Parts: sequence; structure tokens; C-alpha cells
Amino acid sequence: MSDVILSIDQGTTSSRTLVFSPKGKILFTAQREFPQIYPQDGWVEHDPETIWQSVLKTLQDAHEFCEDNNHQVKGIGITNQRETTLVWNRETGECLYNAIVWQDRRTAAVCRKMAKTFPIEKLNAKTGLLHDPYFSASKIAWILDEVEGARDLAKTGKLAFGTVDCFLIWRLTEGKSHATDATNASRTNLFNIHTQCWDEDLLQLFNVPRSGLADVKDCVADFGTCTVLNEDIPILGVAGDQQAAAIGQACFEVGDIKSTYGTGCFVILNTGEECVTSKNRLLSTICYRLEGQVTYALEGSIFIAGAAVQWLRDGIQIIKSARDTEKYCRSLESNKGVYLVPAFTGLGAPHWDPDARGGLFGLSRDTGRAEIIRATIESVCYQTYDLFTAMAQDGVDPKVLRVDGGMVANDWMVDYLSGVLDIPVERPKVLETTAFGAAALAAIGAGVYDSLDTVKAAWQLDERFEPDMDAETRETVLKAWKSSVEKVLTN
Ligand SMILES: Nc1ncnc2c1ncn2[C@@H]1O[C@H](COP(=O)(O)OP(=O)(O)O)[C@@H](O)[C@H]1O
Ligand SMILES: O=P(O)(O)OC[C@H](O)CO
Repeated sequence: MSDVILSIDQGTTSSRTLVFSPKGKILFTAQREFPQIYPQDGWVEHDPETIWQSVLKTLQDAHEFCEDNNHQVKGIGITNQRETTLVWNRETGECLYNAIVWQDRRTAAVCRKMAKTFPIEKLNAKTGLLHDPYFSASKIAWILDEVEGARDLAKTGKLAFGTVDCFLIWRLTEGKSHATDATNASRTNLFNIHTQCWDEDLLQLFNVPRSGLADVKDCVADFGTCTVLNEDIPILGVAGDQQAAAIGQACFEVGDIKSTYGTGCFVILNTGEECVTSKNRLLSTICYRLEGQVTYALEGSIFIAGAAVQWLRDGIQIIKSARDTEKYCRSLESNKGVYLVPAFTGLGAPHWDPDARGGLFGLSRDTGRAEIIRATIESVCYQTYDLFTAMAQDGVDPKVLRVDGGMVANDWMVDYLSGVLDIPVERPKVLETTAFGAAALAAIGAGVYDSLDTVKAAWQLDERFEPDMDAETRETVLKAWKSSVEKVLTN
């Protein structure tokens, strides 16, 4: 019998469960996509039961694989789309409302109003975050205020609130554990990242009762026992997906930086024991917490990356598959002056403009499918550049960037990114760094790994992309991008 770890990766567009060997090799993957729900402009929801069933089914498939192949499961790791918020009844286990997704902008006006009474500097000093609908607190408050009877139930202590990790732990342990980890807690706007406690001032500000919140644990901890399979398995590792990716990319030294291109794009820079405050509206967040010791990070969050590719495929239907984007990009010698600002759900860092909406600029009679596709892929690179500019103004000067996520299968995109950033970009052999990060945490919990050093040893380079864009082209495209962004900003 050989030991394995199960890693659940509950992302924005799909749920996956992967089986990892102790050497970090993927032995099996089960994946299920699920629908996005867009009830109104700027609203994004997921059906909680669909999330749960997609996770359960992939977990059952992965477990069956382990049984068939005589693998002994030593533990479960969980990683998840962050900030997405659920509220459920502790007695029935049923959710009161759909999951309100991280991209959802419905609480923009409330957040703007709050910023007037509770200064952003004060909030940032406690949570490292800003007043923006992205984070969980205003989403919890919305459900409590808008769903009939929710506030009254909350007063009786019968409601539980949580991010997706917390909801899954609850369901996997059949209501025995209401727990989350410090990285997920750090995305709620209710958690003080210095004291490592839920913050009373913020609970009052958002009018969220303490009784609904989970226990906050280290990323390696006893999160409870999964009792929904044929055997009981401990849940031993949890981290938000971007932090898990930073772990899977072995970003353990101060200055190590990674960028993940999934639905959105998230750049995380390890700042070590120091919680660095950005002057340019980047977030300070928890990278990981192990044995009570916090490692902090600076984060740049872009809301639309792969989601724009999905828009090309499912929205305006000009590609059949995400993979097609690469051949269209390569078919053009230049972008012909066409720029897309994909502010479909507002703009995240460094602009933080929830009311901005997208724009397509520089159209001419010969603009066609290829130009629009290329502008979409380029926009993801330019948005990353904007984050790097903000980081540079904060005194950070990365020499190399590690990338992962579904989009980086596109070689053209990674090459262009390197050119725009003017630094080498490294892509690892294992692109499932998020799932690997969560598996590594569970492996440490199970005693299969001694420490994070094992991850460092397992990380392998697939390809290093060297910058090859000439200075003039770079200057031209970045100037045009900047002026396109200015046209969509509302603040
Ligand atoms: N070859 C490709 N070129 C461009 N985008 C791609 C490619 N392959 C996948 N994608 C995009 O990557 C995203 C999926 O990445 P993934 O990391 O699985 O996302 P998530 O975890 O957010 O669900 C999708 O939005 C998809 O459109
Ligand atoms: O689904 P992803 O991979 O784009 O990640 C979502 C983020 O965690 C949102 O903060």
C-alpha cells in the first residue's frame, strides 16, 4: 500500500480533486465545471448545492481511484476560491441564499458609504484590505439584511457564515467542524491580520454577529474528519487558492513572487514576517500561518483574466475552445492598435473601481476576430504590468516571476507577459500548483512531509521565457493601454 494525499481545489469555474503521491506527482484528477449565475449587472452567484455536489462527486471519484489502486489516503487538503461567501442554517445545513461570488459588485454603494465613516487607513491597518465589495464582510451583511428572516435567525445563533473552505469543511464533517484557516479569514475584512482574531470594531461596522463565525486555524491543523466517504479521513491542510499557489510555487523567501492566471489573476509577493503596507492600493494579506507563525504577503488582485477568455468562448462565441486563442494571437504581427479593458465586474488593483465597465478601443474596418482575441490576451499582461508598476512604487523590484493557472498553457501569452514586464517568467512543470500547495499542507499535517522544504525540492522548471520585446514597442503599447484604462475609470 502506498501513501497518498487528496487535494480538493474548489475554483471559480470548476471543482477538482487530485490524488498526489508523496513526491508531488499527480496520480489522478477528477474535475467538474459548474455554471455561473448572473442575476443582474455586476452580480455573480454560485448554487451552493452545485458546488457541494461537484466537490463530493470528484472526491468520491478520487477516493475510488485510491481504493482500486491500493493507495492509503493519509489526509485531505482543501483550497478554494477566496472571499466567496455562504450563510447556512446550523441545524438543517441548508444555505439561505446562493454563494455570493468574489467578483460580485452588489455591495459597492454600501462599501463607498462605509468608507466615509470608517477611514480606509483604519480598515487597512487592521485587515490589510480596502473598502470594496470583493471581500466577504459586506456580502454576509447583504444576506443577513436582504434574505427574509436571516437577521432573526442570526440572533438565535442558528446561522453559520463562511468562505467556501469553511462550508466544505462543515459539509465534509457533517456539521461537526466550523473552521477556516488564517489565509481565508484574512480575506473577509473582519479578521485582524496582526492580532489573528475576529475584530470587534469590524464586526460592529458590518453588523455581523460573532456567533456565526468559524474558528480560525493554522494552514496545517486538525480541521475535522471527513465522514462522507467509505472511510474516515482527516482534513489536515487548508489555504485560499492564491496562497496555496504561492506555496505550490515554493515562494518561501522574502521577495519570491508568483502570479496565477485562472478566472482572475492574482500576484502574491512573500514579505516574510513583515506586514508591508502598500502606498499604491495593493493588499497586505496572510501568505500562510504555520505553528502560529505568520508569513505575510503583498497582493495584487485582477478580477478578469481567464474569465475574458470564457467570454470570447461562451459570451460572444468567437472561439470554440480556450486553446484557440494562441493561434489567433500568433496570426497577427501586431495588435493593430486594438485594446480591450476587461472591466466586466469593475477593476481591482490598483484602481479599485467597482463601477468601471469594459471597453474595446482602436477599432477600424479591418478589425476582426483575431484582433479582438489578441487584445483580450494582451489585456491580462497589461493588467499584470499595472500591478508591477504599483509594486515598483512600493519599492519592490522583482527579478523573475513564476506563473501558473489554466491560462499559462498559452505560450504566446507567457512570452508576451515577459516582454511587457521586461523580466524572465518561469512556468513550472506541474501547473496544478494550487492543488499541490494544499496537498503539501495536508502532507505536513500527516507527517508525510517534514516541512515546506519538501515542496521546494519538488518544484521543477518547465520553461523560462526571456523578455524579447523591443523598447519602442513596449512603450507604445503600454501608453495606449494606459489611455484605454483612463477612458473606463469612473473614480
Ligand atoms: N490555452 C489557453 N489559453 C488561454 N486561456 C486558457 C487556456 N486554457 C485555459 N484557459 C483559461 O484558464 C481558465 C481556467 O483556469 P483555472 O486555473 O482552471 O481557473 P479557476 O481555478 O479560476 O477555475 C479559464 O478561464 C480558461 O478560459
Ligand atoms: O478561481 P480563481 O483561481 O481565479 O481564484 C479566485 C480568487 O481566489 C479570488 O480571490
